[in-house]
Amino acid sequence: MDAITVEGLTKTYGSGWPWCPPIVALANLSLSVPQGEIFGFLGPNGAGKTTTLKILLGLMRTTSGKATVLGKPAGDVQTRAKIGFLPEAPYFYDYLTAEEFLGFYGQLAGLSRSSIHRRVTELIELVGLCEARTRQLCKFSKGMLQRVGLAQALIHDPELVILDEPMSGLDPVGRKHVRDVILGLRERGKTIFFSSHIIADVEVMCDRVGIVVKGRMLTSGRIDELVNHQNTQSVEIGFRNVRVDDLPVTRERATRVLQQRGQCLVVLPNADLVEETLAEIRKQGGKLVSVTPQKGSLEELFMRQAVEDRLVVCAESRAA
Ligand SMILES: Nc1ncnc2c1ncn2[C@@H]1O[C@H](COP(=O)(O)OP(=O)(O)OP(=O)(O)O)[C@@H](O)[C@H]1O
Repeated sequence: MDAITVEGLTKTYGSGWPWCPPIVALANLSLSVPQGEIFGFLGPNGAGKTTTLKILLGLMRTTSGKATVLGKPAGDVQTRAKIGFLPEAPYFYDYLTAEEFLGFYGQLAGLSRSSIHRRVTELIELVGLCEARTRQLCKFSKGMLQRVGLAQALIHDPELVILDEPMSGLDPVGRKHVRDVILGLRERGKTIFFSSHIIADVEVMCDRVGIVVKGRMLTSGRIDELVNHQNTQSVEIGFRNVRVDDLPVTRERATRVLQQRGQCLVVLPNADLVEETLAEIRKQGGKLVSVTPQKGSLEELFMRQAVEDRLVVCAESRAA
């Protein structure tokens, strides 16, 4: 069963000026998140990630389209109790200590006194704040606040955890810690939906990813499938005794060229181009050193999608 389904979601905001058109934050966006998986919602600034999260939480209405969370329409009150949420910029009560802050959220979630005590202790340990549990939040660093925010989202042991930029403000050690917490949640059968523009975090943690740009979902699916699909084509060829400037066809086709210490490396976007390229290298007296299929990355996919999207937008605006 899917924990989240979104179908044809569109959201427009008023521009604030009668003579300006509305701002389209989401345009016919669809996605699904299977239960028990980690889904990374990846996109640049202003792509529509926070807007989507707010709609899923019932904090905002859609202009059109449908969103279902844990089998109920987004915003359903009983379902809301099964969701934990870390906002992008959470509000912290400066003069509460970490344990008072978490206890307060435990009360809001309707937990009993004994469960609050147990959960606060467990979570403070989980996010690595044992030494600071009785310190006021105004004395916390940004990274420590981010961790206490994550603990707050988990206080009622939710089925679904929605996190808006959970790694923001964390140093590499803090990021690894939060990553481990998220992976631990999946091991316990929880579903995690998080937004980010940090590709490396998404790549190491997520089962699935959705890439959103300007409110449109450019691609979504299992990371290994998306990355492998694009990788089948890319090949790196190494050679010496000839410069790439003397190989006009190869130079034109290469997506990357590197010349160093008498050796030249070119990356071809498509394995079908290898034979012709090898022929051109040999014809010019070049000596082949290596032919290596490229292992691509989510970053390459993301950049490719973003570039393709920009080309489509340019073509559309030229046609208009
Ligand atoms: N309250 C609002 N009123 C008008 N426009 C808004 C409002 N909130 C968001 N927008 C616009 O909607 C678009 C999507 O914004 P959103 O905050 O969802 O993006 P995001 O992907 O979360 O960005 P970021 O990574 O920078 O947080 C942007 O163009 C933004 O300017």
